[in-house]
Amino acid sequence: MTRVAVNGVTGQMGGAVIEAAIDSEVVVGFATSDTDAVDGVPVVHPAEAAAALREYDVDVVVDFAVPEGALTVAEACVEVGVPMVVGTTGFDEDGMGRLKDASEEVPLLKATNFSQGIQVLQRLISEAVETLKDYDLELMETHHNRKVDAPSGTASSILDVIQEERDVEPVYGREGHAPREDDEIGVFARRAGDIRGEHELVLAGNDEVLSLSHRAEDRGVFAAGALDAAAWLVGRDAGWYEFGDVVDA
Ligand SMILES: NC(=O)C1=CN([C@@H]2O[C@H](COP(=O)(O)OP(=O)(O)OC[C@H]3O[C@@H](n4cnc5c(N)ncnc54)[C@H](OP(=O)(O)O)[C@@H]3O)[C@@H](O)[C@H]2O)C=CC1
Ligand SMILES: O=C(O)C1=N[C@H](C(=O)O)C[C@H](O)C1
Repeated sequence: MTRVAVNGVTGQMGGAVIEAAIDSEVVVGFATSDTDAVDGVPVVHPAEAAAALREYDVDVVVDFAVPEGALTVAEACVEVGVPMVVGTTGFDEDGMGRLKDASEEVPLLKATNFSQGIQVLQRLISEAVETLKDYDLELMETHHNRKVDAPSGTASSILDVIQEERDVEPVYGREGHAPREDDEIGVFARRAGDIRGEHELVLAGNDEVLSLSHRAEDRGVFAAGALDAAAWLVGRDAGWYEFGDVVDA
């Protein structure tokens, strides 16, 4: 069985990964709060991650935490030579650069969304935006009220996909006198209740509206995808990998 360490083990996704681990074993977790164990999994401070990766003979790290915590653990992975799956979102340019540096030393797979449906959605969006060249585009995402980063990592990835096809300028919300420019895309983030994650792209023009959307119904979908990615990553060469590589395998 693949021996997994979970970064952010005390969080919502940390719990979902422990629950989803059937073909793999979560042997240790990292978190900053003063917790000894989660569901029988020992919890270690991220500052001690390198020692724990050795002590628990970890094959791969699965990370759902905060950017600074992910970067601390990525450095430990480099030190010990352990592959890492990064699910945390909200990295700035410097953080992304540090992850890229880590991927030169160990296999590192980063995805803003570990659901297979989002992979397909991104491909459909690419085709729709390429075909419906002059349709207006508006992007919406909705998440639970505890989410701290906005727009979601997935929405940012969808925007990247769109920008590969069309030169659009994101406008994050609108207020007051805000006439729409032809080359803009409105991006909207809603936060409410325990909504797991909804993303929708609307393409409108020529007296018709096309809506492409995805809704995650349980955090288990992300946990299962990340564990699939982890099993796939073990034994690979150092480098930067994406979830599409796993889905297409
Ligand atoms: N890629 C994907 O498919 C998905 C990505 N996500 C992303 O995963 C991340 C976590 O989401 P979620 O579980 O809902 O968030 P939570 O707030 O529930 O959990 C965050 C976890 O990070 C821990 N943490 C805080 N600081 C550090 C640190 N310095 N080092 C290590 N761990 C730390 C917290 O524990 P403590 O305070 O004890 O340290 C907590 O366990 C977010 O960025 C979210 O966007 C979420 C779902 C799917
Ligand atoms: O924080 C979440 O919950 C989620 N975060 C990811 C994101 O920012 O896109 C993925 C998913 O939508 C759930």
